Amino acid sequence: MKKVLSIAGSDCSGGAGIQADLKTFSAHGVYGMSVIVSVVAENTGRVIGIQDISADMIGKQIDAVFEDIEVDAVKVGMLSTPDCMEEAAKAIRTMGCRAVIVKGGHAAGNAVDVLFDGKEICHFDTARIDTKNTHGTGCIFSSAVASQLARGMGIREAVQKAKDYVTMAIEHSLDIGKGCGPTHHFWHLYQYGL
Ligand SMILES: Nc1ncnc2c1ncn2[C@@H]1O[C@H](COP(=O)(O)OP(=O)(O)OP(=O)(O)O)[C@@H](O)[C@H]1O
Ligand SMILES: Cc1ncc(CO)c(N)n1
Repeated sequence: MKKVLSIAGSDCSGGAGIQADLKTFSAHGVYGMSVIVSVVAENTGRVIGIQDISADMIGKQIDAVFEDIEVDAVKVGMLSTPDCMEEAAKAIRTMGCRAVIVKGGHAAGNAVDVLFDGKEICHFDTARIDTKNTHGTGCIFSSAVASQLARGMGIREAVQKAKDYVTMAIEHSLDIGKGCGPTHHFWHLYQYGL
């Protein structure tokens, strides 16, 4: 089984952050792991507080994973301190950034995402789903891309499949909480069984 790590914040309400990433990994049949960089007290309506985990402890979590397990893909989510952001920016540059996706979930009109793979621009265009329940869509989309890359897919196919997955999850989103509710990671599984 491919192994995918999320380095991100914890969303106690379960719709975004580490919780959304692990659900997305599970839905893609990859083995999910998590390094928690901050604990966020949040729900579908508001963020109440953020407590950052120390850089030392973040480093220890990363070492614990990498000294033991071969990691096939890493997804980086919310980084709440400038230090963390700087470290991530440096690491991403050193690794050589080969492709960039710009997401259009908050724009007007269709939900259009744009991929540049270093050679060509590619648009991923779906009708906008009329719902307020889009909590965590960014986390889900990026975790789905990471899962598909870990499974050996090329970047374009990985993004297309991730787009299909997040669109499905939004289509069947859950009316949980009083604000912007979460999406349905496992609709296919619950519909059609194992
Ligand atoms: N209402 C919608 N209908 C269809 N697709 C959507 C909708 N909202 C977001 N998406 C899609 O969800 C994915 C995530 O994009 P989005 O722009 O929401 O990311 P984000 O801003 O990082 O998310 P977040 O708000 O969780 O931080 C993209 O593929 C986007 O096109
Ligand atoms: C922990 C966390 N990460 C990311 C997001 C963005 O959806 C969120 N709301 N919470």
